Amino acid sequence: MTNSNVPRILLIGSDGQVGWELRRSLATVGQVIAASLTGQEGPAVDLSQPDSVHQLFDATAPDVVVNAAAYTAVDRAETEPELALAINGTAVAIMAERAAARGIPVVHYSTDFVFSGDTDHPYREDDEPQPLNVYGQTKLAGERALLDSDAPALIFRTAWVYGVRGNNFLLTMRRLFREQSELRVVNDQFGTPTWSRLLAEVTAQILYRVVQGELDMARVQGLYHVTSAGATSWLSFAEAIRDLSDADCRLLPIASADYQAPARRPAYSVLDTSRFRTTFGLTLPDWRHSLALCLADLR
Ligand SMILES: NC(=O)C1=CN([C@@H]2O[C@H](COP(=O)(O)OP(=O)(O)OC[C@H]3O[C@@H](n4cnc5c(N)ncnc54)[C@H](OP(=O)(O)O)[C@@H]3O)[C@@H](O)[C@H]2O)C=CC1
Ligand SMILES: Cc1cn([C@H]2C[C@H](O)[C@@H](COP(=O)(O)OP(=O)(O)O[C@H]3O[C@@H](C)C(=O)[C@@H](O)[C@H]3O)O2)c(=O)[nH]c1=O
Repeated sequence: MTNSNVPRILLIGSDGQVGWELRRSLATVGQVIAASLTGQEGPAVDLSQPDSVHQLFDATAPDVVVNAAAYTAVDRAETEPELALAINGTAVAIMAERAAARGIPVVHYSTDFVFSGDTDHPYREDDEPQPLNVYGQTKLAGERALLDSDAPALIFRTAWVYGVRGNNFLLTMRRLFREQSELRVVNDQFGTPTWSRLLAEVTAQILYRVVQGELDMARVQGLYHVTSAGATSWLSFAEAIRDLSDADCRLLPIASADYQAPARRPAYSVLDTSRFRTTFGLTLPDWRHSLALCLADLR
């Protein structure tokens, strides 16, 4: 740690929907160095370039790393697998190597899309991943790079993230409700919508305890499922967004096969969060509760 004992937190991907929330939440934990592709609020980094990742670590000498950057365009990844792997896999392996060399904690996020969805009960951390698409495969590579390294890492697998900015289902639906009187939405994929602010806040609470020495990384490091509570389909999520937004749009159920997206998606990717809740003693609210708070924030 630095002389002032204020930890230097390297936040990678500070312009993304989770990263943007983390910028504020992590300010209570230490000095946030906000690195992004554009370099608008701090250092610039291009995770597709290994040299750029090394230079970022050389230039910032962090005490803690939080990686909220990723290649998240699920459909586009099918035609850009090398780029997706460079960002979601190779760059994370470099972060793992650099964090291991400094012995500093890393927080990283992964996805429910590492699972095939061929089940009817919430996935646990030790269930076998079997991604159906390139995005899921590359995110799994990133998880494994960290878990196979000596870096003290917390990997938070989350799902269906939405928030007040960025590319997400909630903002897409609100735009489409204004533009169209009728929408078709898949009703055969089940998961748990999770507010980006909830993720940022639980991350900050946990890191605060780590830097204060209340939580021992050697004891808690590993993989955790972190989503809101409950489960829904994209159609029911869209209905909840519509009803809480006082929008007027007819929503029609369709099968995934009729949506014709380039990437396959899991039919059921609800995550069992009990390991997270018992380890950290944190409660995760029902998805509808968080949705109402997020929509209130948007108003
Ligand atoms: N969104 C979701 O539904 C879910 C996300 N996750 C995971 O949560 C984490 C945060 O996701 P989320 O905030 O939603 O993602 P976003 O897509 O909102 O943000 C990702 C950020 O990464 C940046 N980025 C992309 N490519 C590069 C690059 N080559 N170099 C540097 N930065 C880059 C993007 O920059 P730019 O915008 O300028 O391209 C963007 O700011 C990720 O690990 C993601 O896999 C897990 C489950 C669900
Ligand atoms: C816009 C739209 C989408 N859909 C469907 C397509 C898809 O199956 C589902 C969600 O679409 P999206 O493209 O918003 O989301 P998608 O890319 O599937 O979201 C995923 O993103 C990655 C990053 C993750 O890690 C996952 O947890 C998950 O959140 O809704 C409709 O049925 N009708 C529509 O009008």
